[in-house]
Amino acid sequence: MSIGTPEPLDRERAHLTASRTALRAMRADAESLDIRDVTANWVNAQVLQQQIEQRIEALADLAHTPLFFGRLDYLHAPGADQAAGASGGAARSASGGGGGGRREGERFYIGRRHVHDADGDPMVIDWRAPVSQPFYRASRKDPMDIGLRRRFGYTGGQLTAYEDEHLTDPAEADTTSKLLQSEIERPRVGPMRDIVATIQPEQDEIVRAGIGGTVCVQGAPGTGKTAVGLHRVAYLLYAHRERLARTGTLVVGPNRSFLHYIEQVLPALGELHVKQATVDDLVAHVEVRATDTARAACLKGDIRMAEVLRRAVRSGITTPTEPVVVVRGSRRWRIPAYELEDIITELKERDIRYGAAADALPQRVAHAVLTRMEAAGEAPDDRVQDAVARSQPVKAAAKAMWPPVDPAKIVLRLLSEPEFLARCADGLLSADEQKEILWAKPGRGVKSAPWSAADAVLIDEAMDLVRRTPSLGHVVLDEAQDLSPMQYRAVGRRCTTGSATVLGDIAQGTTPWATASWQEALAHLGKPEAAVEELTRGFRVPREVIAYASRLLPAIAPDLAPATSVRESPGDLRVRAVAPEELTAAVIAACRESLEREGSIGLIAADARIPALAGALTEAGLPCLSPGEETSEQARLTLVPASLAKGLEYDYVVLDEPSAVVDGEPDVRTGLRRLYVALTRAVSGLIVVHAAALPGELTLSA
Ligand SMILES: Nc1ncnc2c1ncn2[C@@H]1O[C@H](COP(=O)(O)OP(=O)(O)OP(=O)(O)O)[C@@H](O)[C@H]1O
Repeated sequence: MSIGTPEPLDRERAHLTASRTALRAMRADAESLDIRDVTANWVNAQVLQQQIEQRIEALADLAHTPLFFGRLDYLHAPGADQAAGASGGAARSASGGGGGGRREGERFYIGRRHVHDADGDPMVIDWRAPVSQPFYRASRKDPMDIGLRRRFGYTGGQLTAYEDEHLTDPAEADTTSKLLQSEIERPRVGPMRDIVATIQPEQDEIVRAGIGGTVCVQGAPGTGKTAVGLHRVAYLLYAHRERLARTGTLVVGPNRSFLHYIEQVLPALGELHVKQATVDDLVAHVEVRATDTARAACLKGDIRMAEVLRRAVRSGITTPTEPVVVVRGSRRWRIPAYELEDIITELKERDIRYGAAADALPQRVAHAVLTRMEAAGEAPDDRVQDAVARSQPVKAAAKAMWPPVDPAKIVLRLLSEPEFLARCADGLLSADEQKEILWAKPGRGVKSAPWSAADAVLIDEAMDLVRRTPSLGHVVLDEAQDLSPMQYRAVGRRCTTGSATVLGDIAQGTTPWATASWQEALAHLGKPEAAVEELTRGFRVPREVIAYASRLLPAIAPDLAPATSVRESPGDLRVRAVAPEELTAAVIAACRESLEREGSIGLIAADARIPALAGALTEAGLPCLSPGEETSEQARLTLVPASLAKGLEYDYVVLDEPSAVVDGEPDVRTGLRRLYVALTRAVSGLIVVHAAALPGELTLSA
């Protein structure tokens, strides 16, 4: 690595200026497009206009977002397949000009988007293009035909530094990148940022994994799972734009504050239209107004409920005892009960949705009538079959044999009628378990019933049993460890024909039904063949803090190895014991102390402590934000209930009373996992303030 002398830096700045001019020209071109002549109809014109506006929006030159952050000098011109992303004519040659055949070294500037000059020659290559891949993956061991890799450093939008690696030069020593290090160490203010300039090789493997397969990533806190998931979406949208435009992509996160925190990453990467939702959003078919006990929620999320629901949905299917008689003109056609029974049996055995079978049944009966007509010498056509299928006796018989099912009503019945539940759950749920999930008072109607979040998932399952849920092209599921089997199924049915990226950390599972193994989770998701990758290099939590938090691992996830930290600074860890009456004041003092440092501050506390701390902060004249609200230079302190800390990070964390965080959960393991999450939010420093004894697991030395 070498820090550049002014002269090459000037040349690089000139390329930046020229690239920005080219980008402005591209935008001006898009703005001047006149579509009046090419579109005859209004709808097409609207669609096209919208596409142009999106393109104009995407071509904005953002002063503080570097247009390129790297440069690759290839030893030889890349092959045709690799050069795909460098489209628009020959790339610039490192030696100043192109050439025929396998040209000598070509040079590519790597940035967030593709920029070309007036001749169509690339000035900046999209980071997702194949030709950009060595920027992330090339190493001394495998230089990938790269003579020089250059990383650029920016200060406030100005190109101020660069670092070089000559990967094929045996004399050059391996060093860690200062630019990478300073990006990792930078103070955190504002929402989550993209990591496009510094994606690490092990992360890039996941980002660029093929769209065909599902990838599952187990990663310790701060190993970049969320970042990787979001960059993977951006990559897939680039590599499979048309397919995904048709089928759609979705990012699923644990709660609204988390989604707010990450919502600007994809737009910064030029992807403005990716849907983000929580699992609750996906299944919001009824108004949730009740909370289950932990045991009831566990049972409702249990995989056995899938079969209970299947039986419930099919519970109304009846074996006919009467024939169906259809009168056409002067003739009567009679389908005997035993033949109807055969049709029902056959439909029951077929692997089709309940609703699709209900649609098929009248046609089957009509077909039986038609067969009889033909046997009697008539020549009925399809229209006759349709007419018979729609005839009153056939419709009435079909409805009686295979009655329509309203998914919410069937779940309402299950949770309200002990006999119905007993029938559907026979051999699956014990009497005691059935009692646990039954409502104390039967629900009167779908609108007014005391639905819980877990009930909404059951309704979603029932809906899918009736009508197939449309599948998206790709789903990223973050903080996946917290999902119940039934929730995995809800997400899985949204990517049956697509693929998924599943991100999580078993040690951070804080629901009573949290995932015990990824294999199991992937089976519930419907992707048992997915590969499980592990990320262990932590980019957030400093060494001393992660070591302290990792003391909990033997109790919460004994099979997992502690994360390492790539941060240079060991971190600032302080644990302060105070008298109970001094606790709040000591916490406020720790916040003040942290506010003297640069960056964001998170005061994390058990949910029950939040009102008292909010009052104390106001009294102390320290304004604070809620999680997910954007921090800024003026407002840097966020008061975070432990239940919402997941996925977030702050430069300095003040943790109030760890034992209260543990006690806030229904069982000790969940409590310790919640504490582990709270302890691993800090980027630079952590102050733990406690009056009660610390949980024993934390006081054991590592
Ligand atoms: N390659 C990288 N370069 C720079 N920063 C990185 C890199 N990878 C991750 N980071 C940063 O590290 C921090 C943690 O990343 P992220 O939130 O994605 O981790 P996570 O594994 O999802 O953590 P958690 O399990 O706690 O939710 C973020 O600030 C992210 O930007």
